[in-house]
Amino acid sequence: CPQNRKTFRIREEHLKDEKEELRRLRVQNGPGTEDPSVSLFREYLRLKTVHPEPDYGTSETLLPCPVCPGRVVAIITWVGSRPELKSVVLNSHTDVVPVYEEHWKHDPFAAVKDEHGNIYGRGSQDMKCVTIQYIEAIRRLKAAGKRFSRTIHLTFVPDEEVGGHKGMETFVKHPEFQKLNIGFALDEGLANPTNAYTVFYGERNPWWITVRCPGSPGHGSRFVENTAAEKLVSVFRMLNTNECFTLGDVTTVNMTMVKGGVAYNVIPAEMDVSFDLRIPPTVNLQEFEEKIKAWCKEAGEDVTYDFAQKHMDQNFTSTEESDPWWHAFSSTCKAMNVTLQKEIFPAATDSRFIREEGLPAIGFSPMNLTPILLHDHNEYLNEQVFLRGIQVYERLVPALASVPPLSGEE
Ligand code: MET
Ligand SMILES: [Zn+2]
Ligand SMILES: [Zn+2]
Repeated sequence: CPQNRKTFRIREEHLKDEKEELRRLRVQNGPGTEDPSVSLFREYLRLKTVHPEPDYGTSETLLPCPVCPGRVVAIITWVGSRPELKSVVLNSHTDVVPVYEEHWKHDPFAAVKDEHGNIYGRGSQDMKCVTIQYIEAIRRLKAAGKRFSRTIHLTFVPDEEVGGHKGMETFVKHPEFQKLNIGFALDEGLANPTNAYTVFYGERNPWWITVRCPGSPGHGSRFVENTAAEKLVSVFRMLNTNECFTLGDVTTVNMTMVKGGVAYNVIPAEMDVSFDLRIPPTVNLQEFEEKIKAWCKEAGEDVTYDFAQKHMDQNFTSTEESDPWWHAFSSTCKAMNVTLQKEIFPAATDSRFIREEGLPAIGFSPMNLTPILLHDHNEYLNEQVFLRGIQVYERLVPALASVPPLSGEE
């Protein structure tokens, strides 16, 4: 339709701008040898911290805080000149999601850089880029002899991608977390295809549910009533009301796993179906669970459900100009001519555990001019965008670590 053609044209023009901007950055930074920050980023992409068996081995060389057997949260601290003030945390997770290698243009763990400077790798957007950008920004600030009043902690957390149970969820309850004396945290966000950067001040609540549908078994050739499969279909119909609005504003439901069955000709005694639900902060969670309960009951008296993930906290972080942390963040971006788009994160990050502790957290991955490719095939980040992100942190970190003492801090 004409409307679509118009959108498409805008997108084409937009891509042209994007390419020009990247060309401009390349010219500005000049050709020649690779920036050592980029080399470090590529080295990190080659570490296979990929599920289901992430190799976290190397991170133990940092300062480890044992969270769960086989899992560590590494912390690096830059003590401020007024260490009694609340600290700034730069958080990143060290794990990445699996790949379908056959769909990738390049080996997803080789960190191949193409002729445009695009660096391909699992984690190039989510979120190994951010980890290295934090480190490089801090390294440059230290090398320049800078020091700030507030302490800065870099935290490197495992297992975000599998729900954070052996990562941030446990860590926030650990005495070591309390000792960090956190005032404000930065964590991951998403790429933005335009020249703007997106910031996230809240998240949808992730609920991972498995519905168990028992049913009458029997020979596959017969008319059997009350089967597991018909209950499964009934639950699916009621739950799967996928709506098409901006992701942060609506509940999405996706059926992600189905289990059951042993042979073509045996009607199974049980079938399990799993759903990934993402619920916006505006939804009444108690009422929503009542609905799920009712749908299951309607599908069959013996249909039950379990949660593998059930986040209930609906707090978000202030983005009022009167908030000292947000003011430091947003005024720095303004001074750098960086446009910000404020949104609710459509998926989930470790920020939800930090916010649940009553602490402010902003999701931000400085990747503009970049398509959103997290968890996708051929995830990449352009090296110029990556380098620009370091510069953004070189300004943001000093601003946040210099926020004047808040009431109650002196
Ligand atoms: C719900 S646990 C978080 C895992 C991942 N970041 C996701 O949003 O799917
Ligand atoms: Zn992530
Ligand atoms: Zn992810």
